[in-house]
This record gives sequence, C-alpha cells and structure tokens, in this order.
Amino acid sequence: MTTDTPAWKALQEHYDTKASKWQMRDLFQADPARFETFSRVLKQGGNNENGDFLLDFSKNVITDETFKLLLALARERGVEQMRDKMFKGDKINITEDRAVLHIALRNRSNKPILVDGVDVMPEVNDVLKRMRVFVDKVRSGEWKGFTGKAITDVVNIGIGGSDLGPVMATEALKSYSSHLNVHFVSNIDGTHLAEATKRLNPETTIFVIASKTFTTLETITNANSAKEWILAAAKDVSAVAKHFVALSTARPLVEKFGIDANNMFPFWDWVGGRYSLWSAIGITIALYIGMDGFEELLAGAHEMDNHFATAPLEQNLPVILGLLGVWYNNFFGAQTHAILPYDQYMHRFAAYFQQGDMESNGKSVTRDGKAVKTSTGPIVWGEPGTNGQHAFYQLIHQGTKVIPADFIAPVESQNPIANNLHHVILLANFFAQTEALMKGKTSDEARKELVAEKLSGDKLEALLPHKVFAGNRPTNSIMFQKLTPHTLGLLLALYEHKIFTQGIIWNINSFDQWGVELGKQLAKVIQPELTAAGAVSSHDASTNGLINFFKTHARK
Ligand SMILES: O=P(O)(O)OC[C@H]1O[C@H](O)[C@@H](O)[C@@H](O)[C@@H]1O
Repeated sequence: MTTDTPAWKALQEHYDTKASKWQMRDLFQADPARFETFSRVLKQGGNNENGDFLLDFSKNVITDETFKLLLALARERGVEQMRDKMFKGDKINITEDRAVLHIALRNRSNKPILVDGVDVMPEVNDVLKRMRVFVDKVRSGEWKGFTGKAITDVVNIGIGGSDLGPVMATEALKSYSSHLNVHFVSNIDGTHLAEATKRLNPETTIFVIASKTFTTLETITNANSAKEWILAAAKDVSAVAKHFVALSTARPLVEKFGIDANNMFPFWDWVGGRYSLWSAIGITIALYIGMDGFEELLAGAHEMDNHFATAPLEQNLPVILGLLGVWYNNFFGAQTHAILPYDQYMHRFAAYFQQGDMESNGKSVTRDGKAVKTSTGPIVWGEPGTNGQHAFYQLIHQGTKVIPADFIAPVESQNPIANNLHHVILLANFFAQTEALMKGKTSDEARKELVAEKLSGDKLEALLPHKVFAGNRPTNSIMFQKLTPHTLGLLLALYEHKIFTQGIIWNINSFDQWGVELGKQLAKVIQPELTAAGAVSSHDASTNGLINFFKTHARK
C-alpha cells in the first residue's frame, strides 16, 4: 500500500509536524542562498542559439530536509529502475503488453533499442529519411497537385495525440515557418472542416490524415469528407494520391481508405498517441518548419532523455518537477496544476499537456489492479501570461485552493518590437507574479498602504482583510534563451518524464487510456438511434430525454 511505506510515512510526518506550518517568505529570509540551492541549469547543446535552460524551484514549500525525503520516495518507488526499463524497451505498458519507446523516435545517438529482440532504430531512421524526401518535395514545390500546381496549404486531420502535438508545436515554432500554411481539423463537428477548407484551393491543398489506429470515427469521417471535397474539384480518383498522405500504424486500413502505400508514413504500437509528435505524426511540423528544424526538435528531446536517464536524482529536472507535484498533490491536497507560459507562441502548450498528463495519470487502479489509496494525476490547465493574470489569477492569489503553477518564459523574444519593450513588460509580470504568489502581503503591510492612501478608522478596518494576501503559493520558474525547436524538444521531454516519474510513484500505468473507450462504445449504439424512426426508451431517463428532444426538434 503506497501510504504505508517508510518514505511516504516520513513525508507525511514531515508535512504534519513542520511543512504545513511554513511560510515561504520565512524560508527565503532564513537562507539567502535559497535560489542557488534550489535551482538547476542545463547547458543545451546544438547550435548556440539554444543556450542555458534554467529551472528555479526555490519558490516551493520545501527545505533541504523535504527535498531529501522526496528523493527518498523516488528511490523507494524504483523510479530509476522503471526509467531504465523504459529506455531498454521493456514492455512496461502492462495492460496493452507494449514497450513505451517515444524515446527511440528521437534517439539521435542511434544506440540500438530492442523490442522482442529486434533493434527498432533502422526502421525509425528509414521513416525519417522518407519523411525528409516528402517534406523537401512539398516545400520546394516539386510535389504537384492535380492541376500541376505547387502546394500552398496543408490540412492535418487527426484528433487527440494525432492533433494536439502538431498544433502545439507548429504554433510554438511559427517564427521558423516558411511559405506553407498549416490548418488543423480535429472535431467531428462539420464546422471544423467546413471552416478550415472555406478559403482553400483544392488544387494546392494536401491533407495529412493522422491516426495511429486509423479507426477513430472523427478522423475517418473528416478524412472521407475531405476526399469528397478534393474529388468534387478534381473529378478523378487519381487526385487522391496527390492530395492525401497517411500517418498510421495500421497499413491495411490506410490502403482500404484509398491512400497509396507510398504515401503512408508508418509508426509502431510502442508509440503512445499522446507521445506521437516525435513519430511520423510530426510530419505537419516538418512541413511547416522543414525537416532540419524537426530533427532539431528531436535532438532537444534526446538531450533531455539523456539527462533523465543519467543525471543523479537530485540534479534530475523531470524527477524534481515530478516530486514537487507529488508533494502538493498528495500532502497539501492540491487538485490542479497550472502551466503558465509567458510566450504567446506557446498558447497551446497547456492544452497539449492536458492530454499528456491527464490521459497518462488519470487512473484509479494500481499497476496490479488494486484501487489506489492516494490521489493520482492532477487536473492540468493554463493559459499564456499575461492573459491569465487578467482572468483567473485572482483565485490563485486569494482563493481557497492551492494551485501549484509553472511559469515558463524565454529570455529572448522572437519579436522584440518597440525596442523590446513588450518583452521587458512581459517578463516583469512573470517575475512579479511569482514574487507576489510567494510573499503575499501581510496585514501590517496592507495597513501601511491604506494609511498612505489616507484611509483610517472603520473604513480602513473594513477594507483591510480584502487587501491581505496569504502568499505561500508555490511556483516553478523555467527560463531558456529562446524558443528554438531544440529548446521546445527539451521542454516537452521534460514534462513527459515528469509525468512518467509521477506515474511510477503512484504505481499506476501511465501508458494506457481505457477511460476514453466507454463513451466511444456508447456513441456507436446511439448514432443509429438518432436517425431511426420512433422515440427511444432503452437508456436512462435523461439520455432518453435528450435523444428524443433532438429527434422531435430535428428538421427533416
Ligand atoms: O491516433 P488515433 O488512433 O486516431 O487516436 C486519437 C486519440 O484517440 C483516443 O482519444 C485516445 O486513444 C488518444 O490517446 C488518441 O490520441
């Protein structure tokens, strides 16, 4: 039982007797070297645009003792052993009997990784080579549409892991893009496809059908409608080969759909959907920023993989972030975790890790099938700063909930307009928010301010409690030189391994997603009922009521 082990019990006692009473502002006062103690810098490789990568975790409710106890928990739970198993290609996804090898997709060292005794690297490299040929052809204009024109627009059709990664990364790396426009269609709602194609020319548009299983109803339905859109203009099935490519593990289904085997880029069952942007699923990213840029992204992630695999736990960034998350989730009762990038290009970053984290660690049975005894994955959410500041930060500052948050920003803006004034203001807000969340404002400080504003007597006393900030709100700060493809790769792998670390500590399987199945099953039952004659009575009263409301109100 997870809570009965020595490291967990020691942490619980530490929290009950000490940490629950601490104020971070006192911890900072007591130790002027706190930043040095609780921050780590990674020197990035690659080109010299990448620079240093900083994690400052000093604004957390921890001391040296807490940190040691948390590291002891990681050791007790066997984080290192499980990590090594993942890197070796062991089938640690037990419910699907699969290896978990997104790290192989970015294994730029090409050190062999064996699955069932076979090195996966030659296949990985072969697909990368084929991707490069295709991407170069489309980007150079050599690849032609059905009337002989070069391609101007790429529409990625996919959902979940086959959408969120490419959306997030193409947005994040927009400043590295060239002339090709990319669009994304994920929702089964016809509005999504209709709006995406409204202003596009079928002659110069290609569709990238991204689906690991090639059975996802949303994607297949959207892909079929896209095919009709192309054929309505081309009036010749041979146009499909010029306007459709598929990214999938399911070759027979791709062929059945009518996509040429030459236009299919495969990946493997050991790539989880939410970890698939590193595979052929990343082709839209490669089309957008070029294959060299895509390989830089892989290289950045590989660098973080090496760090995660080799750095001692006390230096290990993903392990540190994972443990801090456990500290708040399991001892402070935090329900959520906010991701707050101070970079407009990263505006889909939190949405991406909503899937990454919540699909991985939204589990309530242990690896051996028993009900968990502890809280598991947090609700992940967030928006870019400073928009969030003007929306939901009020609750983080003065609400009743503990919301640990990650602040993320580049030192250098890609758009230093107005002599970099915008970026300076952006960063001033980043630093000010983490300071305010940590320090808060005491009653004495608030009183002084009100007196300076010439308030006194009952008016002052009435206003005072509203002006007090308890502070002690934990934050991590992540800074890097610039949001390059390499840095983005490093950052993404950091969060992936953080999620991995937490899954091991909670002893859950972070690699399956059975929870998304039930709704899919039921939708299959309901779909024919919506168009059949007569009222429906086979469900619960609410579901019957909703279906019948739709049926009686739908215009024929
Ligand atoms: O790529 P596919 O197979 O279309 O799956 C798309 C998505 O479907 C489900 O929601 C889950 O299994 C996700 O993990 C997956 O990313």
